[in-house]
Amino acid sequence: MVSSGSASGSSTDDGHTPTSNICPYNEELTHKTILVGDSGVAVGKTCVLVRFKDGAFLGGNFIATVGIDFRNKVVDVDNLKVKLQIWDTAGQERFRSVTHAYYRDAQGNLCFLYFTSLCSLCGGRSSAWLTEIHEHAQKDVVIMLLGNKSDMAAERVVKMEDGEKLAKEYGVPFMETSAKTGVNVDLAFHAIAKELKHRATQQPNEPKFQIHDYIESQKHKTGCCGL
Ligand SMILES: Nc1nc2c(ncn2[C@@H]2O[C@H](COP(=O)(O)OP(=O)(O)OP(=O)(O)O)[C@@H](O)[C@H]2O)c(=O)[nH]1
Repeated sequence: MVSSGSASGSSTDDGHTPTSNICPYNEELTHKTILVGDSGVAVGKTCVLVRFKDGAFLGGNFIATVGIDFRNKVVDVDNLKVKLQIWDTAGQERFRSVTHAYYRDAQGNLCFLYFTSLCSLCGGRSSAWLTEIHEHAQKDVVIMLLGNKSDMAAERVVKMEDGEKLAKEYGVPFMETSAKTGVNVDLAFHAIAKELKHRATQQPNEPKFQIHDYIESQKHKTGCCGL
């Protein structure tokens, strides 16, 4: 069992964490999280966001995102409300200068890898995105690498281990998701929200929230197989 990252022991009657020796969490805070990844191969950024926000899958005709768009969602973390403002960027190269401007304000970043096409890894596309995040985002941005479309097992050409290896190289967590089935979509955003909430309340002598461990423990709990 992995620690929730909270410095608290027990909860009060109203379910909130006692705040005597920890920084109280300000539920008015909005945490910006940005989704990035290729367009040509359509990694599914918009669909993952819609699945998380509305619990639905946008199948059918693919309409590429133009510029940038955002949606808000409040996530329950340790009985606290954590507000995420999630920016969905256009993957197309021609919008790159617009989307770069948004990297700076983002505290969370979900980078999408496409694993039904070798172009993600062999062409170095995913590495390029991760490098770009490091160049344009805040130094301490929470980054996660996602391999979406895990339901498309028959078309898969990039192995899960390849995604894990790439994530390890960059020191970021990796997860396979599916906007179609919903697998791991909530977990990805919850892990980001939990990390951001923990950072906002963390005391200097308190152990850091271990996002990798949290994800692994939750994946096993839900019996995740990526399909
Ligand atoms: N099978 C399957 N199809 C998906 C999944 N996620 C997205 N798609 C499909 O992939 C296509 C592209 O999805 P989008 O979410 O629009 O892709 P995007 O990354 O936002 O693309 P840009 O806006 O151009 O950057 C659509 O036809 C979706 O229906 C998934 O998890 N499984």
